Amino acid sequence: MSLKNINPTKTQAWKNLSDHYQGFASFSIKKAFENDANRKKRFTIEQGDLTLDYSKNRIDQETMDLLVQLADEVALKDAIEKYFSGEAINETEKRAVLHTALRSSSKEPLKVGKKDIRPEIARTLRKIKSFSNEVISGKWKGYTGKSITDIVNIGIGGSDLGPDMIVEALQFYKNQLNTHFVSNIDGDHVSEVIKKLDPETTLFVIVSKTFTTQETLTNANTIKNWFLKSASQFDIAKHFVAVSTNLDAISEFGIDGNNVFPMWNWVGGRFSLWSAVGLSISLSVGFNNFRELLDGAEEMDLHFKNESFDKNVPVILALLSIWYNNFFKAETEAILPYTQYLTKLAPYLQQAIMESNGKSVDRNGEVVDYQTGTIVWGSTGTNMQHAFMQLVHQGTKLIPADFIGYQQSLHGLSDHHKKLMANFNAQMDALAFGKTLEEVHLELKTSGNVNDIATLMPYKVFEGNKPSNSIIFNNLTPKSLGKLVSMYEHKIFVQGVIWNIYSYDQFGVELGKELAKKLLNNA
Ligand SMILES: O=P(O)(O)OC[C@H]1O[C@H](O)[C@H](O)[C@@H](O)[C@@H]1O
Repeated sequence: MSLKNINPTKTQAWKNLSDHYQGFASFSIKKAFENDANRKKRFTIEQGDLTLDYSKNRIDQETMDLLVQLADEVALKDAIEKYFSGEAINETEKRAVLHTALRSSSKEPLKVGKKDIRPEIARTLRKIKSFSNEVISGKWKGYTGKSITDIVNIGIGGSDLGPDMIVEALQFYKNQLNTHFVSNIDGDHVSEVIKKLDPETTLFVIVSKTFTTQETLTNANTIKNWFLKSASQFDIAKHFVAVSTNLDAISEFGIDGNNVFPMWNWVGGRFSLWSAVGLSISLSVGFNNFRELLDGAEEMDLHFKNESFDKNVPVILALLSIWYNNFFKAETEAILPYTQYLTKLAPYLQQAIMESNGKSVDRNGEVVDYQTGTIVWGSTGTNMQHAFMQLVHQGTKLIPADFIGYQQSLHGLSDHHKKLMANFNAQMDALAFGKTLEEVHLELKTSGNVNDIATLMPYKVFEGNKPSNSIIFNNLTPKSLGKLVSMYEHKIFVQGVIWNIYSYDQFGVELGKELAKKLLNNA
């Protein structure tokens, strides 16, 4: 059974939203707060250690009711059911989409075709655990009998961005191993990494769902040749492991059968960090932390699956994004974590979001006549305040933003954290409430700057009315990180359902690859 094929713009809710939008030209977030003492509470969802405050958006209760009606009319509930139960909702590739199964603690059989996939997931997790323990404890020895000191993840796209982002984000929980990532076909990338390595103490994890990706195979071969300068073919078994669905290609590469971690076609590359693709995460922070990451993701899965839409964090985020993208014609969204640990969140989400929903043909094979996938970008606070926030505050574009923050800092530097969170809140207030001409006038007058008042006034006005979501967790743990990532995964799903597109293929990346191959062959 496939997803329902409903053009969102033909629904009653869409028509109502279009009418409703007409009245929104004069909507003011500031006035909405003045007129409703309950607004913050009304538009806040608490989900365990997560608080989503979406009150600083250009919405009222009717907006949210109509958006939820839209979700109902496109049969979102039915779609969620199909997503979690393993139906082949990735129809263009005839595959199920079951990254949620990778973190599920359910014992109920879950079938893909005739096969229950739970046992192989559990088996692979056990293998990740025992392998990680051996390497971290130093029991796993390299070809000269030394323990491993460095891990190199060789992969690209989904086989790189997720693990890289998580390892960076969980630095606080990291063990003694140094973790490196090689992805780019640019030989300078691999050369710079190799430079720091000792072949006797380095473990290479080759990650490629297909094991056909040019970048990954080229980098893996370069590294193998470098390794073989000091070691023998026989030693490869102690230094190379692989994660893939393509077992034949792995053995052709010369990797020992025991060093193979399986992956499955029912997991999309950009949603695969929860599988053995996350081996470098488990090696870097230990299996228990990896398990916590999965547990956090599962907590969000269950919330998403079971909560009514009006209190459902991923659903609300997806609907707000549709409101701006399709009605206000906002082109982009900013992802702004207030923690240095999430420096790589934006690039990771760029693949997850833009590769998934950057589609222009609907589930009926027709070219859509409405906007789909948003462009996402971002950086960490407070650095970005000194970089691009000028444009967000005073530029001509409407850029809804997700502010991600934590109640506590991991290192407990409370002075820093107080300042960090003051900025977090100040930015959202400035965006929403701005500064009027009268306020600027008064400010310039009281500062005694009387001569410049007339010339400076227009430049110092902040229009305000700029939307943002505040997403706050208690602190950055593997569990809360799992929850955050899973939240965005489900936002992607909801938007794909509403836009009536297939979110889980990526044919758009193929043409460039083919042309590059042709150019190489003709060179
Ligand atoms: O894991 P691999 O098969 O090597 O694929 C790596 C990446 O390359 C492809 O071109 C896709 O765009 C990505 O979705 C994928 O994650």
